Amino acid sequence: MDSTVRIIGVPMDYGADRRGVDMGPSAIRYGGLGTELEDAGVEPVDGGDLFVPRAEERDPDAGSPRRGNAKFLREIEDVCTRLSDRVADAIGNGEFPLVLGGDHSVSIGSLRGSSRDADLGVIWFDAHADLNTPETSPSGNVHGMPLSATLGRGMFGEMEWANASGVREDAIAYVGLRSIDERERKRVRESELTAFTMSDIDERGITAVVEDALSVATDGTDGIHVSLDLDWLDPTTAPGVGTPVRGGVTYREAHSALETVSRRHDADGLIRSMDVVEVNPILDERNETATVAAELAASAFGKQIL
Ligand SMILES: NC(=[NH2+])NCCC[C@H](N)C(=O)O
Ligand SMILES: [Mn+2]
Ligand SMILES: [Mn+2]
Repeated sequence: MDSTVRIIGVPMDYGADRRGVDMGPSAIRYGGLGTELEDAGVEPVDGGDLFVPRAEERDPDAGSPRRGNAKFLREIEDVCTRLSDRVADAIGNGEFPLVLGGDHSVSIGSLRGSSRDADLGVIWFDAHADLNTPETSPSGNVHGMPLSATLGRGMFGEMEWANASGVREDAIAYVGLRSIDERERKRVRESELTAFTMSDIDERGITAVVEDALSVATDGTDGIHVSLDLDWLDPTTAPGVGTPVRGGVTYREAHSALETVSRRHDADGLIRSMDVVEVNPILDERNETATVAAELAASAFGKQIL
């Protein structure tokens, strides 16, 4: 793949309960992202990190009045609005934005930016559905809500900054779900989202599942966004995440999945943007999770064994 990948770090932890995920971008870079991407044959350009005020530096009176059960929405709005501009600019310059989280609420900005001038399909590699709203969330953590924000569900219907009109519900495919809240389950079932759970992967194998997910996300769209939440992997392989759930994909399945995406990209040029989120180096063991994150990004952009 002959192209420029623009790295955009977003050291944000407002959407998660666990401090430390704001150090994800540094940990992933330290885990070898630049050389991994060079090995994949792409040219990485590191645009540095977006400015994210530290939680301690915030003016406690400056935050929005709490909307439903959603914490730090004003702060997340500020960061995601700037992120969506950066993502749209990179695409406008013919680059592939690779967003390093940060917690999964950064995807609100990635998706809005990437779909600004395009119909966008989405592949969501995650243990979680991330389809809560401020009304349904059991935790109040916005990292459990990015897809509802994108689709303008519930209270997000009045928050234009969060919505991405170029993302249709039926162009989103989950891969690897295994932890869904009660009210989310109903929403997933009633929606037009396609959900491949871990059971589907057990039964059919990772390659067949990812191929089906790609068909969903490419049908009638101009390209896809790949969102990789590191808790998608089994915690034995990726322990450095805030919301680990056992029974996730193995190291090999994960690579195989992203290699499958990359093969389709080589054939049809389908990837527009990607984010790699939820790496928390405080909870990690010897930076393993960040290293896997860097390797998987390289697989998505074409790194092969031979
Ligand atoms: N991106 C994530 N790690 N999301 C975890 C969400 C956990 C739970 N469903 C919640 O809404 O609080
Ligand atoms: Mn998750
Ligand atoms: Mn997630």
